[in-house]
Amino acid sequence: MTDHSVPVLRWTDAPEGPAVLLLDQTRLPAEEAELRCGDVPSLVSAIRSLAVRGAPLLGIAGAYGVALAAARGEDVPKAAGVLAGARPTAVNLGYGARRVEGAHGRAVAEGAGPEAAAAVALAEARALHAEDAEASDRMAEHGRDLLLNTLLGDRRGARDLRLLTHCNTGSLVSGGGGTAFAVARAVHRAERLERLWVDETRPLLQGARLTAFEAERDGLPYSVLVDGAAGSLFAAGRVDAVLIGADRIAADGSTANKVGSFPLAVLARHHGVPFLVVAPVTTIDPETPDGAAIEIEQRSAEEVTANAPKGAEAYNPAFDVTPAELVTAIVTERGVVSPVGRDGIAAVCSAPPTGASRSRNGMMNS
Ligand SMILES: CSC[C@H]1O[C@H](OP(=O)(O)O)[C@H](O)[C@@H]1O
Repeated sequence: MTDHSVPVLRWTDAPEGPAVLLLDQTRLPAEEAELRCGDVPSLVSAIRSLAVRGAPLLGIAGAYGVALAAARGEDVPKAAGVLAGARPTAVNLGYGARRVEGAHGRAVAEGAGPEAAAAVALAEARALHAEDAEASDRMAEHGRDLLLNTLLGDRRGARDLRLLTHCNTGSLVSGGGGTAFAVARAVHRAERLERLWVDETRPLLQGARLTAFEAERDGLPYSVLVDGAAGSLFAAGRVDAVLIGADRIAADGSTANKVGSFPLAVLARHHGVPFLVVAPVTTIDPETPDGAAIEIEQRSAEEVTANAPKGAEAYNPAFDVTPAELVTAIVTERGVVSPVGRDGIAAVCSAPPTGASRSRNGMMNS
């Protein structure tokens, strides 16, 4: 896993008071700068500016944000609501905030005083952080084995794999090694990665800036490409599988992820290439029935029009939705969902936390 000189996210009780400390991802790869968020408003600002980003890490940030409000003796339910609403698409953010709010509320209901309840909140945030790190390792194993033993096993002994990824899904989005990028890293460590194609991922360049940063530091063979170049790689037969993360997976398996993911799914289906979504179960939202129900964050025109005439208008959705029928498999820490549909999603949500066995719905340990 990428060892950052500055931790991706950590809690401090430093003399000047409790705070969430973040590796500021808007300044990577040029600078590894630490951002101190000593209150909820500053953490919300960091979330909205993508100084901290990526669904699983947003869940962890939301969790610590509620713990911060508790430590400061503030209104915890109000803080949880503000944090959960900071960005609408990644379900993890609200999950993390509400989970810690619930732990804090139960402690108070049981008679805990403010300090004791704040300690419970912090412990719950730390537990979520640790669970996500463990989930990263399991997803990496399941995804690697799915690629090498199942999907592309007939290529055993043949050439190594050419994997394409979009946006950034490594340790910068996680309490551990990440999601989709962690699978690519595991394939590399199995000495089976020929090339990681890295979509630059406009407009904020999470691929060119952040995935390239992680691939460089982890020693993966990678090439950055403009998003529009992916089609020609598929047409030339130079992509063996697509690996992407997720921000919200609906009950029917529809998946919201960084804008540009849906076109990749169409390209993959047209060219008969496996399209894998890699995400922890905390990214699945059974309360969202289908892709149409997923709120897509619309971001500022300025992110797109930096090189356009002053005043140019823009269409800047941060995410798009890939329908379940275009997803080959969803790789979670509890196992692999395939075929992707309501039954498989329900099965993985009810599966034991690790070591899930094959289910009647096709879920399998890859
Ligand atoms: C595995 S979560 C990473 C996920 O988050 C990214 O969005 P953003 O950079 O706007 O937080 C993108 O959707 C990635 O796939």
